[in-house]
Amino acid sequence: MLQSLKKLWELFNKKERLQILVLLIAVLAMALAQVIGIASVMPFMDLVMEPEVVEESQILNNIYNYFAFESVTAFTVFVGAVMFFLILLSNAISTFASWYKLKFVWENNHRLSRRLLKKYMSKPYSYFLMHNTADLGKNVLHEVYALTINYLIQLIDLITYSIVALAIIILLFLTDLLITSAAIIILGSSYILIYLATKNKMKIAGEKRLEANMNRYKTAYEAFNGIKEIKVNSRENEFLNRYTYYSAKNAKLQAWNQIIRQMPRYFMEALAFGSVVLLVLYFVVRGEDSTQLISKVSLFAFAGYRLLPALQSIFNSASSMVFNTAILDRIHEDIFEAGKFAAQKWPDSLPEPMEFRESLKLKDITFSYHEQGEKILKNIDIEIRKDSQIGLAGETGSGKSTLVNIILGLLEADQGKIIVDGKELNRDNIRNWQRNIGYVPQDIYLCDNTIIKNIAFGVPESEIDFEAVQKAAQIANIADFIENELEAGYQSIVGERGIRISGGQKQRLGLARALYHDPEILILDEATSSLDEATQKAVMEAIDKIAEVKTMIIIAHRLSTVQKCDKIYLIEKGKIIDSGDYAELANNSQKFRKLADISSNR
Ligand SMILES: Nc1ncnc2c1ncn2[C@@H]1O[C@H](COP(=O)(O)OP(=O)(O)OP(=O)(O)O)[C@@H](O)[C@H]1O
Repeated sequence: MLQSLKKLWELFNKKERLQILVLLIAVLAMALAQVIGIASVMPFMDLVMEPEVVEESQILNNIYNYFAFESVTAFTVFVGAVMFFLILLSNAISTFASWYKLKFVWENNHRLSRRLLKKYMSKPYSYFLMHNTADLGKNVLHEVYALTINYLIQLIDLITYSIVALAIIILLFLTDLLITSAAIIILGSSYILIYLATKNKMKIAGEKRLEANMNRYKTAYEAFNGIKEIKVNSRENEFLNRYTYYSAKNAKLQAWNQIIRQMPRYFMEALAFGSVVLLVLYFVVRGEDSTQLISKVSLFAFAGYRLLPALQSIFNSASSMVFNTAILDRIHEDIFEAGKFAAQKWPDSLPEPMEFRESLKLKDITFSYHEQGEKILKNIDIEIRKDSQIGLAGETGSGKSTLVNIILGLLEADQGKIIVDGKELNRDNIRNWQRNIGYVPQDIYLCDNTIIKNIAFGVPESEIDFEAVQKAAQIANIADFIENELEAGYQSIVGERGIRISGGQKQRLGLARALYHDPEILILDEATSSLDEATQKAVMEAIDKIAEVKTMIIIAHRLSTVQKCDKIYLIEKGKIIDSGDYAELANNSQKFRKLADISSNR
């Protein structure tokens, strides 16, 4: 538990830690006010039942004389009013403490989920190759909320009610040591026993729930993402069944946790009621007079009315925290992860593009996705002159996309260097280098927004340069379609992941997006592989137009795409096995010819 609390503390910044201290003070004041409210009951009851106590009690006598009351009745009304005021004050302080607590908790929920999203976004690209994005989304949106509600609020409740319980217990000790000790032993030990008996199971159930919830999110996400294939293959049932399994498991574990947390309440209430009855009998047997008896029993009944919920809340909170330790561990790990997946800060403003005048050299690049894993790239040496057009060809799985990801600075080579005009790329200048690159991936992601926002992707609306958008669309051979065939032109909505436009249009929108920033280098990852001849021709025309003024790196299966390249590198199993222009390779390389045959037959 202590280790978990340390982890929780580490999740807060200085300001939040200060807020926690303010909250603790408010909670302490609340506890104190509640105890004073309770303590004021006894003299009031004494006065009502036995007015002579004014003379017997030194304190009451002093107050009576100080304010010079004329009758005991007037004094009783005064004490009653004070008691009522104290209870009002206690509730006012409780209201403030609750308000402050909720404000803190919700602000914290907002800040922590933002911090987690920021952390995830600053993880290296390789992190996203290893982690499920539905799971990451779930952590940001759901688990941080669960951590706030089921761990943080519970911790604050635990502290609050421990203080309340402690203060009430001290008050009761002052009143009657023996009975209080007996009550604490009976109630306290019952709660402790239940807690100890369920603790480990609770922790394991919490871990299982986290996993079930992850699979629940993953399945729902996959069901929507793959809806086309699911429908064509009639696999709806499969996904629904999978979802049902995890969702039911999640629900069952949640219910079990809540039941364990709340059930002892009823048992304890019966126990407490029985204890009050026993208490009355005990006083009767001891032969105490009825006035004292009523006053003491009132105090114990009222204190019990406050103490029992406090003990129940302590148990409830402690159990909830144990159940949700797995979430805390996961979020703490993701925020403070070091090593290969440590977060890397991104700059506050756009970095300046790195100068690119002569050449880009890859020297002895070696890479594998996993430590000790198979080498996906082996000793790659490539030189790309500015304004040249380079093709990367090779069978599927040969390592072309991996190589491009290294050039893009998304993956770090295990060995070797990337040198731009004699300057080696490293973590400090990689973003300046990336500013030179326009990249068209295999699968272009289009957001559910307008054409203009998809071309100027990620640019704040007020900063979008419409002329640059139009120019990029023209070069990408998509301007005609946007301006003449779409009703709202550049303001037309594309639809989630671009499902309202064709594959070829999507490719060209991706091309326009890559060109919007007028980059020095354009990298196309199999830009035309999914297109029919006519669309491919339109895209190729666009590419040829761009190739006249830009450095280009093209990955292609269809070798027609790289026909005009100045140099083509033939890659096989992560190694460059040949290079030359199209004619040279067609003459000299059997493998290239084979690849050319295969690709032209597709
Ligand atoms: N995230 C990953 N984790 C582990 N291995 C990977 C990962 N991504 C790719 N690989 C492996 O690396 C090898 C090269 O893949 P890569 O995508 O670079 O090939 P490619 O030549 O671009 O293929 P294609 O033409 O089909 O896109 C393949 O064997 C692939 O299985």
